[in-house]
Amino acid sequence: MHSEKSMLFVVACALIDADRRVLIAQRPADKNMGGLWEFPGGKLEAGESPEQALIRELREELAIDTQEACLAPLTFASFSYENFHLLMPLYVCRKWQGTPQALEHQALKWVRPQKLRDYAMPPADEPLIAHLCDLL
Ligand SMILES: Nc1nc2c([nH]c(=O)n2[C@H]2C[C@H](O)[C@@H](COP(=O)(O)OP(=O)(O)OP(=O)(O)O)O2)c(=O)[nH]1
Repeated sequence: MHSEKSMLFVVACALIDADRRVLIAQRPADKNMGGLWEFPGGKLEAGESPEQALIRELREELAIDTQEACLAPLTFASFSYENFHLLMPLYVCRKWQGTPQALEHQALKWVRPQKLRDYAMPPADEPLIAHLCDLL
């Protein structure tokens, strides 16, 4: 059946540390899906490429700097929420400058990929976990 749902394009990133752990960030309580753990990232601003948007979001949300060459595409999420359809490429990044800080999230956590299922994540993210387990 034809749907009038709008498409929302969001870029996200799995930061991976030297111990092969992945950084997840807890969404603010007052937002849509508040309290759930997500991969850092967000919506594109006008004129941005996905990679530029991700570099900006990582700076705004985590106070870290990275470069386009350090962002590798891994997979993507395609998921129909009630009010929009989310299309979200997931990049991995292993090299950045600075130490991640929770500037916009409630909390940050470094988690082994096999433990990601212990954290409540948005439903769109669930299929991404297996890709990270395979990679790491
Ligand atoms: N960053 C991120 N967003 C995700 C993930 N999974 C998932 O369903 N989303 C959804 C939640 C939001 O609806 C949207 C991301 O939008 P956003 O973070 O830029 O915006 P937001 O909802 O926090 O609100 P706002 O900035 O419009 O105030 O994508 C994920 O792993 N990371």
